Amino acid sequence: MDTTIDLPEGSAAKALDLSNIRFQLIRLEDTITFHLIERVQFPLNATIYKAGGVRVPYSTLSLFDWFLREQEHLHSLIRRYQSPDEYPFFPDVLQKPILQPINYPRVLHPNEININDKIKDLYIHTILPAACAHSEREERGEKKENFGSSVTCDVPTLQALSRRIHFGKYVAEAKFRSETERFVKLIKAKDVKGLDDAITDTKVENKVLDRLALKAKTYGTDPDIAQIDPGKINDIVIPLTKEVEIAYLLQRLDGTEWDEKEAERVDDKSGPYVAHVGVP
Ligand SMILES: O=C(O)C(=O)C[C@]1(C(=O)O)C=C[C@@H](O)C=C1
Repeated sequence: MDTTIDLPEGSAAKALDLSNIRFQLIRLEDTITFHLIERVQFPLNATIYKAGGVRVPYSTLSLFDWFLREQEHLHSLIRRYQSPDEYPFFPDVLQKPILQPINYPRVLHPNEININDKIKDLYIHTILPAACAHSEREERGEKKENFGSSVTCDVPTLQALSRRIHFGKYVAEAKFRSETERFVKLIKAKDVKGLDDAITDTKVENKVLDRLALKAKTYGTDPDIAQIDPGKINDIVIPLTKEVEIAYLLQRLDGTEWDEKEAERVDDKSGPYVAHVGVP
């Protein structure tokens, strides 16, 4: 009996279609913006991010880390971290799912890239303080704490940020396949600056910024939401996406004896370079 679930045919090709990837990036920007809008109705509550700031029984973690860890533990049971575009912050708590495994198309070169610690740090220390700047006064006692509500909004915001940024791997793979020869040269030379130039598309970056500025303006009638500065978010999100793209490309040839024959086969999307990544 077949014990895995197959995805529809064509899923792998779709996963590497740059316009489809960019559509996903836009959707994730919406998700990030909307979750952040929910979050900024509460004060910054810096204490919930500090270990020992709020006493958590039987744990030395901050309230935020504890909640995120517990949620990953639970979500792993329903297969969340088998999806190759989901990256855990606490990989040590993942459980064997209670649902049947899904046979995901093997799209990416095998890799261990996970910059969640950095994303979490920037979220807590840069994105949140900027987004919640308006509530510092309230935090001095005029408004109740909302510790639980804050972490419930934080977790989906951070997870959407993580997905958006790690999607850089798919962008990089798509670009690698469309200009293989150019990228192989740069990767072999470990030319980080050259790779950065090759993946950068300023027109697309400007569109991302314009879109977010429009969203902020549209929702800006609400004084809470007006606090979210899209430029500030993208100062972090785009550079981190590029960081993932470059890290992915630098290891793209590992484990392969790159020669011309293999360069030809890279175009065959069902070939050996269609490799699985994610939690096995
Ligand atoms: O869409 C791309 O080509 C990407 O590489 C993604 C992205 C982004 O993060 O939005 C990053 C770098 C490019 O300069 C443009 C946009």
